[in-house]
Amino acid sequence: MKGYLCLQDGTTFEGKASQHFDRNVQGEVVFFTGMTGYQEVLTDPSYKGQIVVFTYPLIGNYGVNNEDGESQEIQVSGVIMYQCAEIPSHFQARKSLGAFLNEQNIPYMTEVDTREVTKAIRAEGTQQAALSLETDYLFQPTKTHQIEQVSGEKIDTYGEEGMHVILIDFGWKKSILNALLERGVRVSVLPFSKIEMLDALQPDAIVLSNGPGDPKDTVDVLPLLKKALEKFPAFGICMGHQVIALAFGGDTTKLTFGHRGANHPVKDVVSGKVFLSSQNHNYVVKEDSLNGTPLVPRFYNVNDGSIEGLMHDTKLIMSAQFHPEAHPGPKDAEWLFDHFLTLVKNKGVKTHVS
Ligand SMILES: NC(=O)CC[C@H](N)C(=O)O
Repeated sequence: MKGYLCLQDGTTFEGKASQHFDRNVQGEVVFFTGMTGYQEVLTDPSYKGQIVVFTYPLIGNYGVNNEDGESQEIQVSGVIMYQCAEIPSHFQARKSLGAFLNEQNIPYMTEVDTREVTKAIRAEGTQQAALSLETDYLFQPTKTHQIEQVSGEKIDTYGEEGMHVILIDFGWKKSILNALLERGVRVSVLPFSKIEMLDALQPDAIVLSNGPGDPKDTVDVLPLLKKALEKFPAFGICMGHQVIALAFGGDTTKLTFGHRGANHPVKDVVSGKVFLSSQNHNYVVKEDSLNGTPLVPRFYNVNDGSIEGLMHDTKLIMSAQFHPEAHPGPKDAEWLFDHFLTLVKNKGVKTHVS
């Protein structure tokens, strides 16, 4: 059966439609350039509602396992691939990628020239798109506030002992929790809508999670968050990084097309070193908006010069636009968790010195 990826600018791409294609899904179309990591991408709540194009031509060859999910379910609305391996081969594989998508009712399309789609997105920018059996899909007004769709309702605590870290949930990835637990801390996940409970929980530090959509959707909680940032050491990751910038009066903007992949080079201006990072974001902090705030850029993207992380000039507050927890992608930046937790333990007040 033929299916279509219809971009809002009128471009259409034909391909082979999967079992559940009749649902006509609409979402923001984005491309991911990593060769592996499809299970993590599909289950990462930051991708909520998006249609993901995998640029690597063969996806699914090691199947889907019980270990690599970043959340309980698939978060994307649709998937575009060139080839989706029908018979996976890996000792941990439990099912094929196609079966995983079908059982959760997620439409996907194969036999698409994903390079061509990617070129169209790069030229025209990230936009709404639809998976449809017809070429004349009628676009619907878009929903906002994806964070509300993925952030939990209750406070859950993990780990038995050690410093108490609150992970503020904008749509957290399991790998961030694991990176913290592996370092011997106790973690409570706090829904972003319950930030007023932070004081009562008396954490040693807070970590602000990743999350989907526009960071400005958090505008209502920014005043409370700013108060918390003035009290507790904080580390923001991706959405968390953007939200820290907004809380201190900085601004964010949307990139023409985002950074999604496993090999984005980032430069640390403190050490002068460049490392590769896992990334997934549309928005960036605007550098000139930081004038007059206490925040200073620490990391830059080597490809486009955009800001990849911040530090506060006096307090123990730091942030990364990339994913130090990796999954998928290189673990080159995992040291940031050690760095942060060591500073918290030693009551470090400055983040300038690594
Ligand atoms: N992974 C994330 O936290 C992404 C943050 C935000 N949704 C963006 O697109 O920039």
